[in-house]
Amino acid sequence: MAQTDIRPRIGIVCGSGLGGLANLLKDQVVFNYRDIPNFPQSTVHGHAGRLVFGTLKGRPCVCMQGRFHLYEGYPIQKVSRKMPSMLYHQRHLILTNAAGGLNQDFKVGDIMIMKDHINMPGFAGNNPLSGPNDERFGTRFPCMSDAYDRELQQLAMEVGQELGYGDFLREGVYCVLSGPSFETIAECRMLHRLGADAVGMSTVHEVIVARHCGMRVFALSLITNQAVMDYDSEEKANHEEVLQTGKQRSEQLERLVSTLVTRIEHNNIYA
Ligand SMILES: O=P(O)(O)O[C@H]1O[C@H](CO)[C@@H](O)[C@H]1O
Ligand code: HPA
Repeated sequence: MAQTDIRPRIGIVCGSGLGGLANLLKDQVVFNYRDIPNFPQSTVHGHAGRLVFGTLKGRPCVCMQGRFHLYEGYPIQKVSRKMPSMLYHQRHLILTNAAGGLNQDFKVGDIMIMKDHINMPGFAGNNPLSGPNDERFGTRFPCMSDAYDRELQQLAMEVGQELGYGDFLREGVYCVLSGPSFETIAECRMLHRLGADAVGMSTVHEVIVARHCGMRVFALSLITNQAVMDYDSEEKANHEEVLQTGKQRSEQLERLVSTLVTRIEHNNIYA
């Protein structure tokens, strides 16, 4: 922070293949993760590993162009708790991810506003807040029933309608698994029955940490592939398809996020 004058009020985390969002920032000050002491490294294709400060339509922002996943071998606390030190002063956190569609009404290329999550690794004791609680950041037992800010969801829906995205803008529940293997057919069927609309390997641990320190959170999933739910299907989930869909929808997703950022300030959603 000593190396930039930019004091962002909005943090953005880019999902697989969605790092183009960071390139929208003007007057950039860029730090490679490898140059930040004790910082994890991005090891996944589609995650550049850069922390980008700048302004988005005049609003000061900081963007993680590359996130960390549990399957990269980092302890969950390291994956997510590096964020508070960087993002603590931001009021808002906007997250994007690539996800497999479980909801049969969803199509590849749909953008899903996350209204809730299912934290599967958390059921097995893998919660980023495990361990001693740092009271400077937040309470020992944070509430999660309000994890995804309803005002921001509503605003994003309005922005999406205005941009003409009505046909591919959805809302739903994201389920996180630890990966890196994609899901079996039986697992996809089970997750769908449990109420998940999309499945991925990220975001939720970041949301939990962000809520712990009182940020207002908004998250989007790009449905990059259909989860395979049928034993007759020839489809096979793969990261290339994920990145390819990201490329195809990146412009629209970037426009949605950048317009949302402008509106957050315009509507004075800073309480
Ligand atoms: O969640 P993001 O980082 O967007 O990436 C998603 O895409 C990768 C699988 O293709 C996994 O890392 C999954 O979590
Ligand atoms: N499963 C898990 N994670 C994913 C998927 C998927 O189908 N697509 C993108 N990330």
